[in-house]
Amino acid sequence: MTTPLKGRWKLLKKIGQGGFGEIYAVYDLETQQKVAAKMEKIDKKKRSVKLEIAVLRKIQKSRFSAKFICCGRNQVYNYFVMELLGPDLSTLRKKQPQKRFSLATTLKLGIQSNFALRIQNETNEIKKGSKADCCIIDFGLARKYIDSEGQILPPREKAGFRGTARYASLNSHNRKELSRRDDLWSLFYVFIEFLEGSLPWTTLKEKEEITEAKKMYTNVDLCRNLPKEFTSFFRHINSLKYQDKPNYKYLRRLLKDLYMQRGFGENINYDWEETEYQSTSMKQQPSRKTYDSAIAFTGITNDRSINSTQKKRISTELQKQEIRKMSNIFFHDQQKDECNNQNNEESDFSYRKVYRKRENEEEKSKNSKSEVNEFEKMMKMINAEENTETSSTVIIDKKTICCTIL
Ligand SMILES: Nc1ncnc2c1ncn2[C@@H]1O[C@H](COP(=O)(O)OP(=O)(O)OP(=O)(O)O)[C@@H](O)[C@H]1O
Repeated sequence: MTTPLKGRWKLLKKIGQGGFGEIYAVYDLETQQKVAAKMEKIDKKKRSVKLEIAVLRKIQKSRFSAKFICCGRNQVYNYFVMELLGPDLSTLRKKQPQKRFSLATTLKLGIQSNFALRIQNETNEIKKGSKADCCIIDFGLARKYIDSEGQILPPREKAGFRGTARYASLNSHNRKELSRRDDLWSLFYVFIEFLEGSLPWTTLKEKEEITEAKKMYTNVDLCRNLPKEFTSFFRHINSLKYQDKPNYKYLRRLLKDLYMQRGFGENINYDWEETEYQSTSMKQQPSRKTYDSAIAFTGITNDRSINSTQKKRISTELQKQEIRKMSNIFFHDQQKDECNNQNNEESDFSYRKVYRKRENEEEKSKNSKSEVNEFEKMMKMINAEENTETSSTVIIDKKTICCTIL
């Protein structure tokens, strides 16, 4: 791959890899500027580059699309050259403390609703105060949903799975035809991930498991730590049928109003542009981890293999960490670590699966009464000792808990 594409675009280094293609930073020998090229092997069974080119060309007028430069084919690749954008939001989020964005950043991005940054400076690096548009990339799975007369195309009986398992809507998991509502489901999941640092199914690998997890989480579960506007967002998209046009105005208004209500103003920086604001705003947002951990904590109380001295030690630790301030308790369990090692990703929810399973087993064994008593006893003990607030009674597999306070 040393020969420049069309004798003009020299491949520098690989900057992205997706299921469909490889993205390279490319040097334009003519303009002496850096651009990007998406390369898809010709022998690839599933092709998407041609479709992407068609979509990208169609939306060139939008300020939020990467500028299309040219397309071509050589012996190995179908490719297209486009504007080089900055880092994608997922990369930026992972660099943030606790791998989450503040509400201000999430809303600011949500109001734009796009996915990779255009950094307007010469070096294409993020610097404080740099102005960034957020552009949509990757149209490999785009599909026409209206005919030439503007009528919604009838849904196919059975469609294939489309998307990235983590963000795909349940309709996609259920092999239903996708429509406008499904993009909003993905956007909704992205919001949760931005704000919480992970989704309940982040560490699950199998599509089927992810499907089950998505079915299991109600809006209350997903939005419990978030402003009520996200529940309204959820309710609206949940009400949409295949052919419905989402009320984009209403959804945007929800985000905008919340943004204004919180006094964020027009000139507030994104999290990656400034650290000061973000660190204070983070403190005010209880994380998903805190909720899950509180649940995990109650699991310990049912665990007869943890003796009262150990339980006392745990509660003293908790006190030390002053986590009561947020009535949240952090736990780190071994299972979670294992998942982290595999994935190097957040795994706040990995153990949910474990205790859900355990919960079912426990239900079956109809042993819950004595466990509740056990739990209550434990809670009384801890409350008496340190006045700790607790919240829930979900059961967790005892083997997965180690009592490291984060
Ligand atoms: N124009 C660009 N400038 C800079 N980076 C880019 C650009 N386009 C894509 N990337 C990077 O490359 C990654 C992969 O690109 P893209 O999502 O288009 O590939 P894909 O093969 O279609 O992936 P997927 O399997 O997610 O559909 C992106 O997440 C992004 O980080």
